[in-house]
Amino acid sequence: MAKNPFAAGSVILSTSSFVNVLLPSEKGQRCDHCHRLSSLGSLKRCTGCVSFFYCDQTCRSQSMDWKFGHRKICKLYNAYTSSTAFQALEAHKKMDALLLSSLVAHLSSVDVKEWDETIPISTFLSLLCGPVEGSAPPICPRHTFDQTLVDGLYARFENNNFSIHSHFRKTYAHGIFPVASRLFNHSCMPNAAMKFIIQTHEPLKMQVVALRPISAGEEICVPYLDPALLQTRTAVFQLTYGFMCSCSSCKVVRKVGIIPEPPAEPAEFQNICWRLREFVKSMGTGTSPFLTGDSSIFPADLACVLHESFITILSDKFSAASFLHDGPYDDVVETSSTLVALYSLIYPPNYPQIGLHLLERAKSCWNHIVRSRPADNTAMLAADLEDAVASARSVLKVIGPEGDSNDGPIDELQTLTNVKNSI
Ligand SMILES: C[S@@+](CC[C@H](N)C(=O)[O-])C[C@H]1O[C@@H](n2cnc3c(N)ncnc32)[C@H](O)[C@@H]1O
Repeated sequence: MAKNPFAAGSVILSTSSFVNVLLPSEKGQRCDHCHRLSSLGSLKRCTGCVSFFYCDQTCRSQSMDWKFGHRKICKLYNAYTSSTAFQALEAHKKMDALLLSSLVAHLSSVDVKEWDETIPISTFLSLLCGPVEGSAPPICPRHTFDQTLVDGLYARFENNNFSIHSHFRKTYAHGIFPVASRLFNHSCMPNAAMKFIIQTHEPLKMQVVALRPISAGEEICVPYLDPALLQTRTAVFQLTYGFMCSCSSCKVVRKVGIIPEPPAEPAEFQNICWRLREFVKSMGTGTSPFLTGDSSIFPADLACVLHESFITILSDKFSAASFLHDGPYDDVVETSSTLVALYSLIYPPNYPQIGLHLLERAKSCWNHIVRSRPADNTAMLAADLEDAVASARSVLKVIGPEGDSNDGPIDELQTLTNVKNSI
C-alpha cells in the first residue's frame, strides 16, 4: 500500500539486482556485471572460464559476480554448460538453472549467520512458492547446502523472478529482485510498472514508476504479464503464479465470457474497428470499463476486439501500410487509430506500449512525408507527425528511458522532432 501519495512518473522503488543472468544470445555483447552494450569484441573475457565478459577490470573485480559468486562457478562453468544434463533442459529451464547456479554460488560466499533480514536472501526465502512442485535442475557450483534448501529457492523462481528488458521491448536477461517481488502484487490495470536502469560499472537497477497519480492507502500493483494477453493471462496466472486475478480488467473480461473471433469479412471488420473507435471516443478520460470494472458500459458487440488475434491482425495491417512504399496513408491512420483506441481501453493511462505505438505511427508518417507524391499532402502529414510525436512523448515521458543508453524510443522521438522542424 502507498504510505504517501505519488505523482505520475515518481520512482516508487529503486532496487539493485541480487542475481541475474544474460540470455545466451546477449553473451559477449553486454558486460555480465553492468549489462552495458559494447561494440563487438571490445569486452574483456574472464580468463578463468572465457565465458563471462566485462567492460574492464573495474567491472570484473568490483562485480558481485566475482567476489560473491562467479569465483565459485568460474572453473566449473564450461563443463557444466556442456554437460548432457544441462543440454537436455528446455531453453527457459536452462536460464533458471544458470540463475539458480549464480544464486547458490552467491549464498556459498556469504556466511549463513549473515542471512538475517538485512540480506536479500531472507526476503527471497520469505516469498510465496509457485504452484508447481518439483526438484531443482542440476546446478553448477559445489555447495554444502541441503537439497531441500536448493529446491526451496527454486520453488520461488517461476512466480517471483523477472524478465529484464531494454527500451520496453527486448528481454535480454533474467533476474532476482527480492524486495520488488516482496512488495508488488499483479494487476492487469497496474498503477505502476517496472523499468531497468543500466549504468556503467554499477549493478543493474530496477525502478518501479507510478504510471498515474497514486493516493495514500492505494495498493501499488505492477503487471506480471502484458495486459493485452486478454485470453491467455488467466491460465498463466493459475499455472505459473497460482492465483486468480480479480482486477477491474479481469472482471470485465470474465463478464464478457467466451470471446468470439473478429469477423473475417473486410467490411464487417472495418465496421467493428469504427465502432471501437467511436466507443473509445465517447469514454471520458479514466472511464474505461477495464479501469473502472463497470462491465455494463462495454458494448456486447465489441467482445471480438478482446480476441488476441484482433491485435495481431491490426498490427500486421499497420506494419504493411507503414512500410508499403507509396501505399495508402489512410490505411496507416485507420489501423493506428484503431490500435490506439484498443490500447486506451485495455491498458492503463501512460502504459509504455501506447507510447511505443504512437512512436511507430510518427515514424510511419515521416516515411510517407519522405515518399509522398504529390507533395501537396505534406502539410497534412506534417500536422499528423507533430501530433503523433507530441502524443508519444506525453506517454513515454511518464516512465522515462529504460535500459540501453542509445537508440531507445526517447532518442527516436528526438530524431523525429529534429526532422519535423526541418520540414
Ligand atoms: C511476486 S509475489 C508478490 C508478493 C506476494 N504477495 C508476497 O506476499 O510475497 C507473487 C505472488 O503473489 C501473489 N499475487 C500476486 N498478485 C496477486 C493478485 N493480483 N491476486 C492474488 N494473488 C496475487 C501470488 O501468490 C503470486 O504467486
